[in-house]
Amino acid sequence: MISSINVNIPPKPARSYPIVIASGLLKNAQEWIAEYCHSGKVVIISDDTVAKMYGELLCDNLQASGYQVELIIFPSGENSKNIATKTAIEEEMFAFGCDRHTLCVALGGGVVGDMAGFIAATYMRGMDFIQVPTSMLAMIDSSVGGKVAVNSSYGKNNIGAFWQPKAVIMDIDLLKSLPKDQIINGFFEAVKIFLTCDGEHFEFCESHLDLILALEEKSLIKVLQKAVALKAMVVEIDEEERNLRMILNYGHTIAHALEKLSKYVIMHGFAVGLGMLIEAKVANLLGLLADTDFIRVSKFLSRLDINTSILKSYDNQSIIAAMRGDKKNLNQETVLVLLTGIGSVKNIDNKVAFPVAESVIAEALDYVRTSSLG
Ligand SMILES: O=C(O)C(=O)C[C@@H](O)[C@H](O)[C@H](O)COP(=O)(O)O
Repeated sequence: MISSINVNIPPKPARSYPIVIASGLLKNAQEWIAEYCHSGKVVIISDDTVAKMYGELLCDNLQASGYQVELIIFPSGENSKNIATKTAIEEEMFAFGCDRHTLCVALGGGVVGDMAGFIAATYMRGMDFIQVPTSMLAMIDSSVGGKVAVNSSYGKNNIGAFWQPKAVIMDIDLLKSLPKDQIINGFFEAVKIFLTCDGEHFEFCESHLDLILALEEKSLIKVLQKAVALKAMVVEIDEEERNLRMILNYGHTIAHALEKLSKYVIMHGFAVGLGMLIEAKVANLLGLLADTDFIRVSKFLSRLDINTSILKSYDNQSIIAAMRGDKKNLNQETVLVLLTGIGSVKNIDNKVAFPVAESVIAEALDYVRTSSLG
């Protein structure tokens, strides 16, 4: 089964693109590449873990179809996602003779997609690129929407651009080789979008969790398609995160602070899981989220092995200080997306992030730190 969801980026239809979800897409790359590569030249950017598994397969396949292909590999992990790695990859691209007509293919998880996308956004002032996500997290979230970036010593993703891919090619066969923690890591982003936008699908996740995590095809596709379609809808309304798109950052304000403090040891999805719990508690303390809904959120997240004990390593002051660098903040006030129920957030004319007093954030941190969850 092949499904395709379109991301329509106004006002220029030329920037709209399909998200194709199916089995066997990687081994049949020659069937889709021709539509996007007009120069005959392709640069594949990947990391050393993914390249070992799929790099050669994709290269051989494209070369056999007559393309000139270069595979550029960098060390896997969030700690590689920096400007030095970007520069090193660009040097290799110049040496290979890439020009702005070369097609860039991001083959990998979120780090690869963010890195290759940011290179595509700036190399010779912009080249076309395709996302070929290989992780659950990249499929459910990061390959869609055109946020591309590297980290700086000041925080996560804070040097970047909005640069939409020409297509997102999701080969669901690739998920089968992933360990369970990687599946859960990506699944947190589906939980995020359902918690904020779609209570019915959150309920589906509650009742089908085991099947989803076991990658049972029908449940997996339902979650993947819906998560991606909701994200596409948000991006179509607010591509550059001026208002509504901040909804996609629910749980991320605290997550990014914890990732930075842990030097990126904590996995992104797990940090988002913990961030969602703490940010739900903030909404609960502010009287926006009923106790019953907060308990439902916390019970569900506890089934996903989130680890609250990491909070014991950092005091409130350090976490709150790290949150002050968040990209959403306005006039040095920390803003958060606030749940008002399962599937809804505080929303005033598409404004979805609101200043929260640091004392309330501290209280929520204390509550989760001392809770028995995790
Ligand atoms: O696409 C978005 O918008 C998101 O916020 C999705 C997030 O889940 C994703 O992790 C994103 O990469 C975070 O970007 P950032 O700009 O908040 O660092």
